[in-house]
Amino acid sequence: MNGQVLRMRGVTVRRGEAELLHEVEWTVEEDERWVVLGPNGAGKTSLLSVAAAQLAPDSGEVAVLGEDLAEADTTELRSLVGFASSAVANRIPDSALSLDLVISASYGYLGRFGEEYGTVDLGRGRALLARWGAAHLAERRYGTLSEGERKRVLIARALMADPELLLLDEPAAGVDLAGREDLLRRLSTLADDIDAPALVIVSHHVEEIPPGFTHVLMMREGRVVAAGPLEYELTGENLSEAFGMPLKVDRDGDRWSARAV
Ligand SMILES: Nc1ncnc2c1ncn2[C@@H]1O[C@H](COP(=O)(O)OP(=O)(O)OP(=O)(O)O)[C@@H](O)[C@H]1O
Repeated sequence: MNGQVLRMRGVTVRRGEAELLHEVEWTVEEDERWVVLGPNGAGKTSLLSVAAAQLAPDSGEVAVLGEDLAEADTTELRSLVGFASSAVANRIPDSALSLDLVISASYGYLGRFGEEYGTVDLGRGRALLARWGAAHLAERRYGTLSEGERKRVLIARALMADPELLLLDEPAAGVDLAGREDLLRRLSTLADDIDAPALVIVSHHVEEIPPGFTHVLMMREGRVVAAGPLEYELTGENLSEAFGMPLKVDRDGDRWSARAV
């Protein structure tokens, strides 16, 4: 696999007249932690869906964990990629218990359908919920959880099958300020763990980049505006191009912020 967990070459996705992705070039190495930034409708979720082997491109080449998407057994490949997104969240029944939602990721299900879980699964599921600050939610039904609580359960679920690539679509969206800072600290701890999978998170805000993240990909209208190490590519110029307005980027230690100029 050459240390590459993801490779996209000339990836284009069309829906009718619209191009959701246009000629995307992107490579993710196993030790990299990426943030994908861009405005609403830029194609970030579409990009993540391709990376998760959930969406096949109309043209171009995609290799996920060294497997060519056009030839791979996508069911098997999907089980090796942790994926938390609103597309997953929208399919979850309100009645599903949080712990079952986490553990059932190992079986490729969204919740428990009468399976007996062993002590290893139960222990891992509870440990993951605890790691994401959601131990107290284990017996709660998904439909009763707040937005921030749901995010934590979904991240724990995405990690259950010990993925080699973890994709999180807007993990901090809808989370309050204290919750966001707590979530960033946990993501930062994961980023620093050499045994952690390659990480990709999608965000609208540079303030949500966890310390320890290494790379940024910026998108606008389905195209890649910039991609590479944060310290070189997260510039006011690139961000302004991605969001279509003059923006200034500031760095304070290991955190970033941006505002209009
Ligand atoms: N099936 C479809 N048919 C036509 N257009 C679509 C379809 N699915 C998505 N789009 C469009 O593709 C564009 C990219 O959508 P995508 O969800 O990937 O963007 P995004 O960057 O994740 O946006 P957001 O930040 O708002 O979540 C949007 O303009 C969207 O309206």
